[in-house]
Amino acid sequence: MAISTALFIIIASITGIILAFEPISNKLQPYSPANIEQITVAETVGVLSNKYDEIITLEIDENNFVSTSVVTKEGKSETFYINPKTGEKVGDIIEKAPIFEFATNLHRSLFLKSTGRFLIGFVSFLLLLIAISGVVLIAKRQGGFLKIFSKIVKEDFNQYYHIILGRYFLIPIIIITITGVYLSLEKFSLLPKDKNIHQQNLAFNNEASKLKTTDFDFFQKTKLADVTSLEFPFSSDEEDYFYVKTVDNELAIHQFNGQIVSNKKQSLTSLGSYYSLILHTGQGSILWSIVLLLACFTILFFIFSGFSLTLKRRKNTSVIKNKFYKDEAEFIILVGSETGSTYNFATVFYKALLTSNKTAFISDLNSYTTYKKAKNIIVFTATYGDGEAPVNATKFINKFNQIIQKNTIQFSVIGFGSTDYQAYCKFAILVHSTMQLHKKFVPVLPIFKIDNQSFSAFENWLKEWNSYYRLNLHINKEDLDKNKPKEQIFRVINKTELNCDNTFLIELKPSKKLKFTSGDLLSITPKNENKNRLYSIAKVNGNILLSIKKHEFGVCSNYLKFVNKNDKIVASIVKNDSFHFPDKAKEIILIANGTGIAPFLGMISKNSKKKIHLFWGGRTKESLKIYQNKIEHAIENKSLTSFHSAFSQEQKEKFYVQDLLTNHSELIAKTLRNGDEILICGSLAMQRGVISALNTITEKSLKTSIKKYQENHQIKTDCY
Ligand SMILES: Cc1cc2nc3c(=O)[nH]c(=O)nc-3n(C[C@H](O)[C@H](O)[C@H](O)COP(=O)(O)O)c2cc1C
Repeated sequence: MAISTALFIIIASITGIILAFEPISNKLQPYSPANIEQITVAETVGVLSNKYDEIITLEIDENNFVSTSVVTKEGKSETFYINPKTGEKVGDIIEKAPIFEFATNLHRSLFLKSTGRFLIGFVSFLLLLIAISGVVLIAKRQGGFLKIFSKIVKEDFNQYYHIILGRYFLIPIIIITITGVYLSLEKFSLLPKDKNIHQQNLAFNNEASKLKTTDFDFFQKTKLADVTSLEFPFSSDEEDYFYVKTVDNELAIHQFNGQIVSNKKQSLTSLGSYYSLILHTGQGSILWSIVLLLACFTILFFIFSGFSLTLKRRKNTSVIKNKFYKDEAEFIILVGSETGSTYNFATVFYKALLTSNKTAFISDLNSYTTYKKAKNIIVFTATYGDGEAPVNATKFINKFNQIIQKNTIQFSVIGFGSTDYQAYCKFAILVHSTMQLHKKFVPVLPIFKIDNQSFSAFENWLKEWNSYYRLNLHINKEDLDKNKPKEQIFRVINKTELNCDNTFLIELKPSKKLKFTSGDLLSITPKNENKNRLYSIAKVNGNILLSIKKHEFGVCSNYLKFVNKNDKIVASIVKNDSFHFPDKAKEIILIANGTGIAPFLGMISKNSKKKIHLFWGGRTKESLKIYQNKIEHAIENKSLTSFHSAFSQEQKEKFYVQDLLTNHSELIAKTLRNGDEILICGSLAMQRGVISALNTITEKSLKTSIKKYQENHQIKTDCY
């Protein structure tokens, strides 16, 4: 439906663009030499009667061009534009250019006569519905109709301009579509019939004396601008009248005494037709024609951006296609996942439910909504940052507290996290306690935490869950592995010596073409181990650059320390869309400590247009040594605008990267105020310090908490 409607709308818009030039080119013709606001009908009738043998009609079109049909003194019938002041011919009637003829036909009926007219009319109606639903969506997104014009966060080009243009072109598009529908209804004679008839003028006096046409009271008082046409009497029979048409009236004028004999009000239907035609075609107004032209371009952009947004959303969220609608399912699975592994667990669980003939529905936590038939909700969620929600779960708690469910719902929460973090499964705990506090939600199992994606822990949870529900869902480890990111082979092409603080750089070349970018993660599972370790990737010249800190008992870092040049290692790329280099921002602040600098080295290396400021914290000046070359090179070729470092152990007092920020509060405030972005990568302790320093700056300089910018996705973190 969307695609076929789009095709028709594309045709209508492109032909609309062409047709918008018709009234413009007409209006630019020099056929309006006098001001018809100041000329009376009597004046023009006077000059015409002197010049021509017989006058049949006088017409004034939307361009204010006056034309007449006459019989000349030589006895020829002619129709042409005149100068209404002198009666002189100023040009021939404009003929429709073939391109406009063609475009009009295509626009109106696709060359398919009635069928085409019907299709176009129907599509116009659909477009009207789309426009209206679009406004409702903007209002919903902005938090109410009154906020439609409040600031929009620019996350995505298509989305941003879809909304911006939507605001400005909504009214023209609604006008175009309503008038389009009206004109179609008219063609199919579906509008109410014109029942108005001529009403006798009670003041008409048949005895009044004969006057010259130019002395008629009505003609002397009426300006040409107020008339659309004047028909002259057919014969000298007294019963034949002058017929004067204005936009909303038709008058019969006695041909001898000039009195109004009768008049007929135009019906609402014909007034509607008149204004629909003018508004739909732009006739008579260059300005409105330009608005229509831009509206047609906007519609084309809406189609393009709408489709690409849909495709993008599908790619991002529907890891799996649901078999049932949200309102049909008894079991609802809600997922909070950033790099996808939690989604894997949830997906195999979802499939197992379907296999047991249960109706189930799976979606991310941010899409939480009403579920008409739901009896059970199972939340699978990871924890990120410093005990925070993963990207697709940030809105859940708010939504949960606002949305009212019809049924009482049983729920269980399974948290995915890592005991390497202080805030182990903290977000899952928050979700569980929030749900528990709700009257309509009943916990069926205590919260269950899973460390480092342990499959055996998951099996234990499933056992408990099965026994509560008296079900026998079964899940194989192989099912889970099927969905894991594919393992690839990488060759070590470079490795630096161990730096003073046990850090080193390693460069890997993928064995085949791979899609990845700086900020994605490389998941490495050393041989004979089952616990993986994630490293932030810098993409430099198509290769992967990692910055590694060797921990005394770190399995993975020691494994990497001992690989040699040309060795092969097996690893997989994990997409990390929420930590990519911003497309839109013009100025970007990067903040890192220690090995957290890695993804930034990649981002800087491919930058040519944006201003980038890098803040980095390490222990000593020596710590910087392995990155120094790259940073100097970047400053030289201007891919990096400024570099600021803090060394914690070079002086008596500890000095960290967050302490550097205070000296640059103006730059930071400006960046956030302009809608630009800050990216933070490194240790969680550093993240805490940096966020608190940023908060001090925003509260002081921007009078708001840092939260606002975090919610706007202007601050992105990847800390561990
Ligand atoms: C940058 C980063 C920060 C993390 N922070 C936490 C945390 O604060 N608490 C926790 O329990 N787990 C934390 N984890 C571990 C993840 O929650 C865990 O690996 C989870 O299984 C990932 O699931 P996902 O692939 O679905 O996103 C963190 C992982 C990363 C990469």
